[in-house]
Amino acid sequence: MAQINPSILSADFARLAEEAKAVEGADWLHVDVMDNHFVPNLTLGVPVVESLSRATGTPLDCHLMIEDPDRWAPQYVEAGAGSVTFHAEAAAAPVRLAREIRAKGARAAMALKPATPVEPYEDLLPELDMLLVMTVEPGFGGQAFLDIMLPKIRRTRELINKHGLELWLQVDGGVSESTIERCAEAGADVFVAGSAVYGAEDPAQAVRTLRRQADRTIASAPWACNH
Ligand SMILES: O=C(CO)[C@H](O)[C@H](O)COP(=O)(O)O
Repeated sequence: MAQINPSILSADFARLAEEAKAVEGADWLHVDVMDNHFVPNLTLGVPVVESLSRATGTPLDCHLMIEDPDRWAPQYVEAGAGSVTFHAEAAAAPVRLAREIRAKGARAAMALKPATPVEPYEDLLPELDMLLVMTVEPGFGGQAFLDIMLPKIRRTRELINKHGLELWLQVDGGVSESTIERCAEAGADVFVAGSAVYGAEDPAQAVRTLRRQADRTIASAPWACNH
């Protein structure tokens, strides 16, 4: 089954609680944390995640686009995040960090920027609950989907299946009605969508449409025969 995670980067930050309610029925709410160092943009931090976790019943999927995630990631678990994603390019000790996130009770995920290959991380995959393949350069919503990431999604899916892992494969950036099927066909099963959801007239309907498209594709995808 596909999971659709609306990204609040495209929501109205002055009305975050209402914007979270507008997508009830989504699997997770994707929270983009940016520090203006790891990426050239600044969004929100631990206090906002704490408030948001009280304001919505939808679990929070926090994507940390920050330096020094080894220090900060555990605080996002304590703030109420159900899943915490750190970047491979930023983590000093990714295995220790993933274990710490899990020990604190959240799902541990690692993200790869477009130029970061997955192969060097093959042995780490069992330590993770999800791998995020970025399909834009992180930092901003509303960018065009990078088709050149499709082979990396395929290779990641092959590694997951080769090792028989229960690892979710997330894609983030430019995911929309016109790109989600290509991502699902290549092997993704968790889809972050910002502008395609919050830019739609009916965000909850946009989530349902994306999920239907992805589910249909996954049902006939060769990679998913044992999924
Ligand atoms: O991580 C992100 C940007 O770094 C966002 O989650 C992503 O860009 C979502 O926005 P959109 O679906 O509009 O591309």
